[in-house]
Amino acid sequence: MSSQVTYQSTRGGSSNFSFEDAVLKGLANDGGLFIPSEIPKLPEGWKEKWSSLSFPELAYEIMSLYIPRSEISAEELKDLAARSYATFRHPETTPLKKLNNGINVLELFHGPTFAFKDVALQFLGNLFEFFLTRKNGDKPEEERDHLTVVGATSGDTGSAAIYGLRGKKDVSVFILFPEGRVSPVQEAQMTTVTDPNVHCVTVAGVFDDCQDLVKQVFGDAEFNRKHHVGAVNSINWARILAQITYYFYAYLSLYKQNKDVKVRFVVPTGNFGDILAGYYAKEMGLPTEKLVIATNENDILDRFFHTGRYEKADTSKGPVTGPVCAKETYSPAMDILVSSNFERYLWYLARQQVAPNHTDSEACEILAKWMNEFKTNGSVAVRPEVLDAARKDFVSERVDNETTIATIKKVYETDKYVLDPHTAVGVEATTRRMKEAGAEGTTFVSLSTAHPAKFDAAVNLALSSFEGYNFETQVMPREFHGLKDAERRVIFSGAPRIEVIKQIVEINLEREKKMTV
Ligand SMILES: Cc1ncc(COP(=O)(O)O)c(C=O)c1O
Ligand SMILES: N[C@@H](CCOP(=O)(O)O)C(=O)O
Repeated sequence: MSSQVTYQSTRGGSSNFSFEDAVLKGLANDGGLFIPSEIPKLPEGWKEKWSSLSFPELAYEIMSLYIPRSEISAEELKDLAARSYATFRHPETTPLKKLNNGINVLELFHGPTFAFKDVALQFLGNLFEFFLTRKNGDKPEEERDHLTVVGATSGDTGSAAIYGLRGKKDVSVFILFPEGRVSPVQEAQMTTVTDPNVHCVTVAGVFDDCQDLVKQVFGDAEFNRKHHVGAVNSINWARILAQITYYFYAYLSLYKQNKDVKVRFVVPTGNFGDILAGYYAKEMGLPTEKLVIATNENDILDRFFHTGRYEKADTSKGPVTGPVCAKETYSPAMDILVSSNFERYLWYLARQQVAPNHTDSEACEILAKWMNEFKTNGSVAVRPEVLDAARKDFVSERVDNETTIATIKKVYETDKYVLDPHTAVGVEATTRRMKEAGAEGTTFVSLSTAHPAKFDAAVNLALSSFEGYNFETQVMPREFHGLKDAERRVIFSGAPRIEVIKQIVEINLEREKKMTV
C-alpha cells in the first residue's frame, strides 16, 4: 500500500505539503520544521521480511512508508537508494564492530567524507537532482528552476553536502562554517572542492551564528522567493528520514544472531538530528529501549533532561551575564548550543500534552509559544509532567573533554581500535549506562559518527604516548593523503552579518550564471 503521509510545520502555519515540497523548501515559511502528518507503523512480519535485505534495499522499504508512490515511483526510489549507497566503501554500508567490553560500535563513517552525514547527504543530493531534473527537463537555461542551498556546518555536514552536490546541475551550494573552529581535515575537505557550484564561507563566530544566519536567510521571504533557498542541514526532513535506516539495519543484524535481543542505542548528540531519527524508528515500532543522548561540555540537552529547562546558559549556579556561546571541545562538530531538531521532538511532547481528543494545531500553538519564549529569553521551562514524558523516551549523559581523551586511550589499550572524539563521547556514555542496574542482558549499540582521521589533534593527544602508534600509517586513510596541500577556495565573511551573506550569495550566483552561458 502506498504511503498517505503529508507534511506539516511544527508551528502550525503550513500543512498538507507533499514530500517534494517539504524537501525542496527545507524550512516552513512560519520558521517551523516539517514533520510527517503521522508516524507510519511497520508492516506485519517486518523482521523476517527485512532481515535479509541489503542497506539500500532496507532504505527503500523504510522510505516507502514516508514517500507516496504518486510522488516517487518504486523503481525511482529503489534507484535513488542504490545510487546513494553505492559510494560507500564498506559492503554493509554501516557495519557493527564489537569491542571487547561488549559494546557494538555502529560505524557510520564509510561514506565519501568519512562521517555519518554521508548516509543522508548522498541521498539528499540525489533527491535534489531527481526533483530538479523532473521540473526542468530540457527547458532553456533562463526558464530552469535553480536551487540555492545555504547550509551551516560545524565541520561534517559541510563536506558531506558538498560531496553530495558538487557539479550537480541547477543547484548552487553555500556552506557557512565558523572560522578556526572546525578541524584542519574538515576544513580541507570542504575548501579543496573547487567545482563552480560550491562556495565555502567562513564566519568569524561559532556554529550557532552560522545556523542562525541560515535561518535568517530562510526567513527573508523576498530573498527566498528570488533564489529558491534550500536546506542541507538536518532541518531538512529528508536528512532525518535517511538516518532512520541504520537503526533498523543495526537492530536486524543483531536480531539475526539472537531473536530475543534487547537493544539500546547511544548517540553522540549536537543538533539532535541523528538521535531524532532513532526516536522515529522507535515510534514506528523498532523494539529498542530509551535512547541515550551523549553530549560533550556543550550540554544544553543534558541539562534539559535533568531540570526541564531548555536554556542556553547554565543558570544552575546563579544568573549568567554577558553573551553565551558554545565552548570549544575536542568534539567540535558537537559544539552547538541551540539544537535545532529538538523542536521536532518538543512538538511530539506538546502533542502528548493535548492528546487524545485534541488537534495537532493545539500542539503547534504550545510549541510556537515555547519556541518564542526560547528565542526571546534564551530559556524555556516545561511542566514536570512534560519532563516525565520526555524521560520515558530519552536519558542523557554529559562527557567532559578529559574523559573524552581518556576513553580514546582506554579503547586503544583494550582493542587497538581508534575512536574519533565524538564517538568517544558516545562510548563513555555507553559504558556508564552498561553499569546501571537492569542493564544486564541489554545489547548496547554506540553510534560512531566520524572517522578518527578527521580529528588528528585529539586522537594524537590521546595516543601518541603509545609505543608503536603511528597516525599516518594506522589511522589516516589514503583518501586524505595530499588533502591539506591541495588548492583551496574560500570566502571570508567576517563577523556574522546577514546582509554580507546575502551579498556573497548573490555575487557568486551571478558569477556562476556567467560561467554557464
Ligand atoms: C561527528 C559528529 N558526531 C555527532 C554529531 C551530532 O549529531 P547531531 O547534530 O545530529 O546531533 C555531529 C554533528 O552533527 C557530528 O558531525
Ligand atoms: N555537527 C554538524 C552541525 C550541523 O548539524 P546538522 O546535522 O543539522 O546539519 C556539522 O558537522 O556540521
